[in-house]
Amino acid sequence: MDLKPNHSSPVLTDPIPINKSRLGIHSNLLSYPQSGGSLSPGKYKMTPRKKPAKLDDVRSNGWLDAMKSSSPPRKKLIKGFNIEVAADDIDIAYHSWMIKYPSALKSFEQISKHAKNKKIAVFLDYDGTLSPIVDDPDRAFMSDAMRSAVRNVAKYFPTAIISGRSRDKVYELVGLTELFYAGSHGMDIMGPVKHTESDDGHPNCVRSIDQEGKEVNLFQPAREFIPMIDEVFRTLVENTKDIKGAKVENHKFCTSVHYRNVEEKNWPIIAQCVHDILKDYPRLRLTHGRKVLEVRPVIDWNKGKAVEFLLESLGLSDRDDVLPIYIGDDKTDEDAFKVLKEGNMGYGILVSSVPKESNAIFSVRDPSEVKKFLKALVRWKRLEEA
Ligand SMILES: O=P(O)(O)OC[C@H]1O[C@H](O[C@H]2O[C@H](CO)[C@@H](O)[C@H](O)[C@H]2O)[C@H](O)[C@@H](O)[C@@H]1O
Repeated sequence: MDLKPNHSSPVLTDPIPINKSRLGIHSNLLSYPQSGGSLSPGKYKMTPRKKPAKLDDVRSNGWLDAMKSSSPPRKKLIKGFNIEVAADDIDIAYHSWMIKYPSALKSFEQISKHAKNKKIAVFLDYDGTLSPIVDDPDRAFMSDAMRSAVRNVAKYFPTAIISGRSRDKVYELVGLTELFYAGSHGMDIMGPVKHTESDDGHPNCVRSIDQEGKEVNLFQPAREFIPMIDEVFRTLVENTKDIKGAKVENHKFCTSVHYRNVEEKNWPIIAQCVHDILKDYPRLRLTHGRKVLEVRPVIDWNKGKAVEFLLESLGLSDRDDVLPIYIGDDKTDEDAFKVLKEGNMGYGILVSSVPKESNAIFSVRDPSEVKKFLKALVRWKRLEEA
């Protein structure tokens, strides 16, 4: 086996090993033009475009509607004398929604019955799942109680965090060495070393060493995009610098533009900045998160593929005795819910305090219910083993 770090071209051009092909890592999906030359600024742009932006673009293509509906409304927004009626309506809607997405806490007995004699693997999103949503992304800390719940879960079940943030950042926030981490929506996975032939020579998979000095596999299917994302990050920082409240984050394989703290009248400007980038960089695409626009490579890779990849690395794929559980709150978590649902292999649990269509099977209201669920899992396992 010869997995070389700093492989000259991480773009897959050779025939794909069968199992990788099944995971969807096809060369044509990673057909980013091979450079060979130096990575000078602006190198990845298709055509230089002149500002100012045309706001009509984003008004007509539904971006603004998606931006408005991207995070749950809060009850405090309900104004005037109708407040109680409206709040009641929300509760009624929530309770009827829960018929379709029952509480994972109330359904715990059903879940644990199904888990009997099975190996559970736990996958967790970070923001909105382990930490509450806050205005400043740099202050989205998880509580010590949540950290200890996650640590205990990881003692009993293989556990991974799959976040939209960069892997380094999410590791810094969680601070537990007992877990596997996947950053940038699964485009940066530090997973277990699997000593099988299938790892051989995969250009996006390199051996690395984790914080503990343990040998790990680093899988980065969008490696080739790092300089492009960096360039786009710098452009977005520059183009949004005069928009009060805007914040741009570089997650190495994707970049996020936050508008949570931007006045709504300026959202079209934010949207247009991102829209212009996508016109200039046709190999990048947009996904919506909670009051955030995310620009990422056009590759067939997402949190769902990351779950499949990790299950395979853990030796837990294609087995009837494995029950993966994925907990997440965001649109990008839907890819993972879908993989579990379509593969009929485990449970997606949506974290939401408002009704939402989802591919999840169960729901919990907020991170405090996530914590209760994790603790219940550990209690159940301890009793099983007693
Ligand atoms: O996949 P995740 O771990 O859920 O990460 C998704 C995004 O989370 C962060 O943004 C979100 O949380 C912030 C802190 O609560 C909040 O201020 C922001 O409005 C949310 O969108 C993170 O900053 C993003 O980069 C992640 O992509």
